[in-house]
Amino acid sequence: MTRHLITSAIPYINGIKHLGNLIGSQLPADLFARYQRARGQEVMFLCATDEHGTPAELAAAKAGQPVADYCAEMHGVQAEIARGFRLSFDHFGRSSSPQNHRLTQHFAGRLAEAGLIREVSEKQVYSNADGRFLPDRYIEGTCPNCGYDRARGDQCENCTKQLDPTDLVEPRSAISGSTDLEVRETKHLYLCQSDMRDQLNDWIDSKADWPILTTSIARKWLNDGDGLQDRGITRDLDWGIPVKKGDADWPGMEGKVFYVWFDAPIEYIACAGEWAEANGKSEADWERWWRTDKGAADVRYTQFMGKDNVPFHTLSFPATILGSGEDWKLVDYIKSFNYLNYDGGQFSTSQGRGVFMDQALAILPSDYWRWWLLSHAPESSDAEFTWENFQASVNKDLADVLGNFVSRVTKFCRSKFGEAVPEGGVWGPREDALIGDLTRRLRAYEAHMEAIEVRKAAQELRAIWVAGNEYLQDAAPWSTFKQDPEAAAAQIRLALNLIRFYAVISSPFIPDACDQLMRAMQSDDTAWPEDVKAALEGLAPGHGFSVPDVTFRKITDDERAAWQEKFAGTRD
Ligand SMILES: Nc1ncnc2c1ncn2[C@@H]1O[C@H](COP(=O)(O)OP(=O)(O)OP(=O)(O)O)[C@@H](O)[C@H]1O
Ligand SMILES: [Zn+2]
Repeated sequence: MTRHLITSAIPYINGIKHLGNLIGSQLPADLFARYQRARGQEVMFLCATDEHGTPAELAAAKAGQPVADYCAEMHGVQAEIARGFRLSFDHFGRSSSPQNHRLTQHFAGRLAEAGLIREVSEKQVYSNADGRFLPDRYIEGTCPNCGYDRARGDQCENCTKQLDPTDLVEPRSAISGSTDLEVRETKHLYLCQSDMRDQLNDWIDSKADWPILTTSIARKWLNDGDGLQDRGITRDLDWGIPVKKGDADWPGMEGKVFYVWFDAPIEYIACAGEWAEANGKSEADWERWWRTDKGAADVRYTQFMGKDNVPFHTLSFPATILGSGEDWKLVDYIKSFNYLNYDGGQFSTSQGRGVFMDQALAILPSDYWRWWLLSHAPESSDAEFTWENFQASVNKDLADVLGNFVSRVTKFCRSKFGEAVPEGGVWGPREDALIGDLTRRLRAYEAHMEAIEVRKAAQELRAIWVAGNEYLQDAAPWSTFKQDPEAAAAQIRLALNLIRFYAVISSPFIPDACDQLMRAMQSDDTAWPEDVKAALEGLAPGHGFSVPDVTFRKITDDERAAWQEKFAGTRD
C-alpha cells in the first residue's frame, strides 16, 4: 500500500472562487484523492484558505468587518461550497490557525539560525494620516508608465506593469485618500534563496518525470537575469503572523508580519496539525505524514496548482523546507495547470467575470460541472469554457451515453424480467470480446489516473461507457428476447453488472451519480475491479435492483441561452 499525501493550492480568502480556480487546483486534487482511496491506498488530502495579505484586509474593510471576522465567515462560505462540489478533503484548514502561526515562526527561526535570512533596510511609503506604512495595494496613484490614475502600489491594472509603491506619481493612501505621505526607512527580512540556487537546481533536475509546465517555470526563475532572487518575507501589516524567531521576539521586527507567500505553503503542514486537533489525533499521527524521521519516508506527496503558483512551490517553499535543515517531506510530484478561460475572455475574481462556484451549484448538480471541468482540464494549453461546449458534452457524455445506458437496461429488465438480475443463458464470444476490451481500457484508465493525465483518463472512461452502449446496441436484448429469452437474460445480466462496474470506476469523477447507481443496484461492494470478468459477475441472478431516477438530464437550448446571457456580464 502507498500512502498518498495530497494538497491543493490553498484558495485565497477574499471571495468565492470561479470555475478556473476549481479546475486549476482543488478539483483535480480531489479526483486523484478519490481514485487513490478507491484503489485502497491510505490518503491524506488537505486544503485550506489562504487568509493573510493586503487583499484580505481591503476586502474586509469594504465589507465593513474586522478582518478576522471576515476571514472566519468567508472560510465557512468556502467550506460549504467545497462540500457542495464533493471535495473530499480530510481537513479544510485556515492559514491563520494557531498551528500555522507556530510553524511559520518556527521555520523563520530555523532559517535565521542557518544564516539564510538577512535584514534589509529599504525605503517605504509611510502615511502620516493613517499612522502606518502603505505596502502593495494600500497605496494608489498615477502609473508612471501609462498615466492611469488608479494604479496600485504593486501593479497598474491598466497596462499590467509591476510597480513598487515609490514608483507612483501623486500617490495617495488607499485607506484614507490622504496625500500626506513620506518615504521612510524600514527594515525587512529577506529569504536568501540565491544561496540555495544550486541545491534547488539539482533538486529540480532530479525531477525528470514532472510536467514540463512545472519544470519550465521553475527553470525560468532559477536562471532569470542574475538567477534566483532573494525575496522579502515580511510586511508592515497588522493582519498576519507576527515576525518571531521560533517563540522568541525578533529585535527590530516589532509590529511586522510575515508575507503571505511565506506562511501560505507552510499551512500545508500546519493543516495536518489542525486535522489532528479536529479529530482527536496526536502529534505523531500528523507527523507520520510530514516528517521523514517520524514515519513519512514512504509517503508520496503530490501538489496541485495553477501555473502562477508554480514558482512558490518549486523554489520558495522548497527553500524554506531545505533551509530548515529538518526532516520535512519535500514534494514528490507537482501537477500544474494552465488556465481555463471564460467565453472569449478571462475569469476574474476582482472583476466578477465568469461563473463562480456558488452560481454553478445553483443551476446544476456538481457532477455536471465536475465532468465537464475534468474532461476539459487545461493541461497541455489554456482551455476555454463556453456554454455551447458545456451543453454538448453534458448532453452527449452524461445523458446520451451513461444516463441512457442505465435507463434502457434497468427499464427493459423491469418490464421483461422484473426488478432482479435475471438468470439463465450463458455468455458467448460477444461477451468475451467486450470483457477483453473493457479490461484493456480499464488498465489504460488506471495508468492515466496514476500519471494524473486528467483529460486522457476522462477520455478512456468515456470510451468504457461507450463500449457498454455499443454492446447493448449490438446484442439488442429487446430483439433477442422475442426468439430466445434466456440469451436476452444473459445479456441483461451483464448489462446490469456493467452499471455497478461503471459506478465503481467513475466515482472519482462523478461521485453523486455513482452513489445513486450503487443504491439502485442495491450494492455496497465498491471494490476496484482488478478482474473485470469477476466484477461483472458480482451481482448474481436474483439480486434485486430498482430503476433509478434520471441519472443525468439534458441541458436544453433555452437553458443554455438563458445562462449565456445571465453570465455574460460581471458579478457585483
Ligand atoms: N483561470 C484559471 N484557470 C486555472 N487555474 C486558475 C485560474 N485562475 C487561478 N487559478 C488557480 O487557482 C488556484 C487558487 O487561486 P487563488 O485563490 O489564489 O486565486 P488567484 O490565483 O488570485 O486567481 P483569481 O484572482 O482569478 O481568483 C491557484 O492554484 C491558481 O493558480
Ligand atoms: Zn499603467
